[in-house]
Amino acid sequence: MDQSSNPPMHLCHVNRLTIFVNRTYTLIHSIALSFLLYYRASFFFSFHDTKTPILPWLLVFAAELLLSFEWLLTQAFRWRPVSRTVFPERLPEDDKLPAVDVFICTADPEKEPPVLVMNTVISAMALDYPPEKLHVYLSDDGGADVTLNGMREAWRFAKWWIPFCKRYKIKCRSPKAYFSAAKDEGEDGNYGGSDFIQERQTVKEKYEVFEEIIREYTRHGDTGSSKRRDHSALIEVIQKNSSDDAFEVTEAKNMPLLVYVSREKRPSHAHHFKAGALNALLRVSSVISNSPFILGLDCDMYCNDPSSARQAMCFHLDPKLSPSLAFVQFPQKFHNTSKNDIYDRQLRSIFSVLWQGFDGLQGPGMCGTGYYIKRLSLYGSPLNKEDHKDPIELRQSFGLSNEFIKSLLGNYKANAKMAQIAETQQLASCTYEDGTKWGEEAGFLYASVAEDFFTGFAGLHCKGWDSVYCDPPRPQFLGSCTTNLNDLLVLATRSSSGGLDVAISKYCPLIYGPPKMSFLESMCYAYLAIFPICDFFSLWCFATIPQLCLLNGITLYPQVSNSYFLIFYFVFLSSVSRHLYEVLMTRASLQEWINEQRIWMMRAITSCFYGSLDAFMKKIGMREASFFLTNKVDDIEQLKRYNMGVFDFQTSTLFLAPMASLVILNMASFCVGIVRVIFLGELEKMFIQVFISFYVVVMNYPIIEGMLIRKDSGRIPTSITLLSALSSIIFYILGSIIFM
Ligand SMILES: O=c1ccn([C@@H]2O[C@H](COP(=O)(O)OP(=O)(O)O[C@H]3O[C@H](CO)[C@@H](O)[C@H](O)[C@H]3O)[C@@H](O)[C@H]2O)c(=O)[nH]1
Ligand SMILES: [Mn+2]
Repeated sequence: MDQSSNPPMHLCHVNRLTIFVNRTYTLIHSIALSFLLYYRASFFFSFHDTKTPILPWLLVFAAELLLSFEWLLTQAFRWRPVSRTVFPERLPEDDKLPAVDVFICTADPEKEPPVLVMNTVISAMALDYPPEKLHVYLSDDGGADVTLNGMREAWRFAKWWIPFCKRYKIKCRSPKAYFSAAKDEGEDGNYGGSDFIQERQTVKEKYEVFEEIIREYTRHGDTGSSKRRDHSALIEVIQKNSSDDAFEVTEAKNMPLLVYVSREKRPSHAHHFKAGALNALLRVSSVISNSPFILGLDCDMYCNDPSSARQAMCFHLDPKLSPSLAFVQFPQKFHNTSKNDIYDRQLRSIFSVLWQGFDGLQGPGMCGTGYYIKRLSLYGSPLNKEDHKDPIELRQSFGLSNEFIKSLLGNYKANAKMAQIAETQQLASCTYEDGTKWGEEAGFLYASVAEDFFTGFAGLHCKGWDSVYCDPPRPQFLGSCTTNLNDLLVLATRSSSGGLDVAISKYCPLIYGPPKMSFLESMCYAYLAIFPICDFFSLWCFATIPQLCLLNGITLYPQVSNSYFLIFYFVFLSSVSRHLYEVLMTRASLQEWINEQRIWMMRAITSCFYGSLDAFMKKIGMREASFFLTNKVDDIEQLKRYNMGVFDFQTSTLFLAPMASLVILNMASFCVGIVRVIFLGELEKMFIQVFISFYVVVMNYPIIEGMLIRKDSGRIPTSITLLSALSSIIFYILGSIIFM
């Protein structure tokens, strides 16, 4: 295709003003930071008879150093942010489009309700793409009958749903979301015509029946809790059966292929969580459809717009980009975030700031869901596609299946009938990967529980692949986010641990990355891997050391009249206003800024800490890797609170106690500080320390409210408040003895 004569299928916009603002800010802020660090360091070289003990000084210095380092890494994201526009109408004819396999993963029908999973499956089947080129696979790690039966029902319902969506150009392709949207929510398919109204009613009734059948299976069927870790492989192509008489052969042609895959799992074998499931899907699909592109979706993330495949092809089919392009990433957005998003679940900073910045370098990291990836990229580097064709070598890397090896060699005729043969079952067995490179060099990689992050980094970008980020105005995919504090903290602990798995391995981005990718890209990855350590260490220090010193009458910061005071003042204001600026520039509110600051503190103190601990314990062999599934069933009470903007503190003591203890310590030091200011006239000396306590207390007001004011079941239990008060007293006594 001669690109010069065709209009481009996509455009990349570089906002020069943003780049100028960002780089100027980086320069000015880093000068201020250098002065601040100089002030700290000079303490050790001056011989004035200061009464300040060394240990606390050292600790805040270390915290400031780490936080400055983290800040420096994040500047890579601000270096060259870009945004993109696509023109799917300029794509070649349908018969020239490449085939797409959709991979959806589910693992547990109790935590991931089958109705929700099936809606994702149906929405993927209804993508606007030639149906003979679309193949939808569901990986069921739970091996549950209800999921398999659900798939059969989903296929039956899709016969009604897909033609309806196509005829009336319905945008939201998840039937549940479509039928439950408020009438005034948009014109999605609302043509007002009587045909439309009638057909909509028919399909709605079919949907209700479908949902009822699934619920019935869930109530009475086997949810397979006993089988979750122990079941054999089962692969089934879902198709017409005798009860579907009315279904014409021609109609079948309008339906994409639907395949259920439950890989074999045995307690004696490591199954590597989602990455393991995806690798099994890669192999099984390679003999059934072997599409060159794959859409990866989590089971709770439905297609909110049918055009994502075409949008992604605007990049994948661009001859300039495509040789090295591994994947197109869409943002993770959620249908259930509330306006006052107290748990910062919309991930604004990641998907409105960081990923744009990543995109201006070598491309964004992988997010585990909502990406269109080139199958080949998971098998090796873009450069040596042609070597590696030696079948013996291929068998060593990819295992012994001849069919699979043939699929790698080109001109392979994949076929749905392959689902029934023993070799395909073998591809989904738990021993297939023994002695191969699966999970180490091939497919999705196993070394971290954040398989998406690690595969994007070591498996793709480090091998020379690129990626692009596509964030069109209408969200292409919508997921359901966690709406309570407990799930948020559990999830953040897992992702902290996953990032650190990488940081403390031989793949540490700052060491492993630079020879293979641009330094700025490595900085982005380094930030994502090490921020848990930086955050937890520095925030624990900032929440305790200045306060302990204040309680003991020790000054840690320059006096108001000292010129270095201005430096500290500037650094604080500049960081805070920078954050506020970004929040407002991405059309979020002041409330969002407060929520993000608060959740950042809460996460740092708890999840980042436990996540780091977990990663280190795994490293020294004291713990096994684990993947806590997040719960996709909302508790009504908790959901109500989330929507009202009220924190729900029903979570583990391990999470609550540290947060509550630190807030109590800060309240105490603030009160003592005020007393010192009034009665001892220490405003000059102690201003910054009193201010820090004040800031912590104000930002964490919901915790105080949860301890002292609220009476509902979402409050912090009195026993935990007492425990926390006790531990802050012990901390104060011990701290005073050790540090002062
Ligand atoms: O053994 C497992 C565990 C999980 N999953 C699936 O993995 C997906 C993600 O699990 P979830 O509990 O929803 O985790 P999240 O924290 O929401 O997932 C984020 O983090 C994961 C790990 O980094 C990424 O894979 C996801 O795409 C990303 O959305 C779900 O579809 C699960 O069914 C499996 O298939 N097998
Ligand atoms: Mn999820």
